[in-house]
Amino acid sequence: MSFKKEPGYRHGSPLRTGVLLCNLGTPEAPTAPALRRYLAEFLSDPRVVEIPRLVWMVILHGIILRVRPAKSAAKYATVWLKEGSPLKVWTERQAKLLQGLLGERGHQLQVRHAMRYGQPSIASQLDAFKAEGVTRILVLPAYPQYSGATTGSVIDAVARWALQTRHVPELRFINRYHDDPAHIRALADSVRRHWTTHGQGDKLVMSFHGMPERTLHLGDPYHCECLKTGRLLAQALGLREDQYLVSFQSRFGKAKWLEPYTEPTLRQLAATGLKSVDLVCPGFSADCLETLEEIAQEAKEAFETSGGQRFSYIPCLNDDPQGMRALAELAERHLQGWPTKDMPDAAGLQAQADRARRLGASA
Ligand SMILES: C=CC1=C(C)c2cc3[nH]c(cc4nc(cc5[nH]c(cc1n2)c(C)c5CCC(=O)O)C(CCC(=O)O)=C4C)c(C)c3C=C
Ligand SMILES: [Fe+2]
Ligand SMILES: [Fe+2]
Repeated sequence: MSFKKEPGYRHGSPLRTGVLLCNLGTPEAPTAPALRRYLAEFLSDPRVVEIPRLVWMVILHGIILRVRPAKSAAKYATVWLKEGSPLKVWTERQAKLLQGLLGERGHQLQVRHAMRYGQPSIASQLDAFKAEGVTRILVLPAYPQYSGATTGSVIDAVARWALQTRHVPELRFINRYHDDPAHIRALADSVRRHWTTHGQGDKLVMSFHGMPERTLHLGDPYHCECLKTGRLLAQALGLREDQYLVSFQSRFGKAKWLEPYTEPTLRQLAATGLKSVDLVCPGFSADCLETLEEIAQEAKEAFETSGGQRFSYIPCLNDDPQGMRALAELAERHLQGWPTKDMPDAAGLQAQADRARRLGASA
């Protein structure tokens, strides 16, 4: 086993703290080659597709990576922004805002963002932290609900990096915030604001990304955490049981995924006479292909061509100030015990380092 080259150890180096905001990752461009690279990395993760490796590699490389990249690229092209993929744009912005909010609260630390698939990779950002002398890292996966495929996979990437690192920083992980009261309040207020501007529909559909149903039976808490977020959000909004429902989108492949599926549910609601729905995606911390294309375009069309009259998509929290404050408070709670406040300034640190060097030399 060989380790990465380590910056030389220096006595009295200050103990710096970093926060790593991680999201899924997104292609570099809305083109078939960029999608092929992205999907090859994403779909090769055994946390994401849990079928025997050899069989899956044949299907992935023989069929999926030949067909899906072009189709997905066309979908990305419909939501692409001047600055790039929406997921990238929002994640970068969230990291900057988090840096500012934690700074305002007196924390002296560095916030970076990373993508589990694509760039900037988790390993490259952890390397950057080390180069800056960071010795304590709080990892914040931007997934409110834990699932092995998402949060678990971020932990894998950090662990893989740690395996190659001689001097491993102190590490902490935020595994979930699906029932965090400030997060639920931020979601509820964003829904209320939407209703004030656009009017309230007959039903609120809360659509979460799906997972293969078998992962629920194998012990993944994701399904339960989605239902809890849904229940808490409905309570915060004062909704009766018949005024909301939780559904699951983005099914991939032929296996049974968590039900009810979002699009067939919307068609059924429309067919049985429901005229207007609002749809929110509380499992996504930022708008992305799955919300902007699959929901705000495709699901809307499905509802409206099945007899529905009004489909209103409620954006994700993105850079919502209340949502960002909830994230900053969450990070702050998990930073407890790490001295990020009242740290000595540069001159003080130099004096500390000089003292430690003198002591080291006389020892
Ligand atoms: C193949 C199985 C997949 C599992 C399991 C899965 C779980 C999962 N994904 C998210 C969040 C996102 N997924 C996104 C895109 C996306 N997801 C899959 C497949 C699985 N996801 C694919 C193939 C894609 C790519 C797009 C496509 O070709 O359809 C995104 C959007 C990324 C973007 O660039 O905008 C997000 C976010 C969660 C939360 C989750 C399990 C809980
Ligand atoms: Fe996904
Ligand atoms: Fe999708």
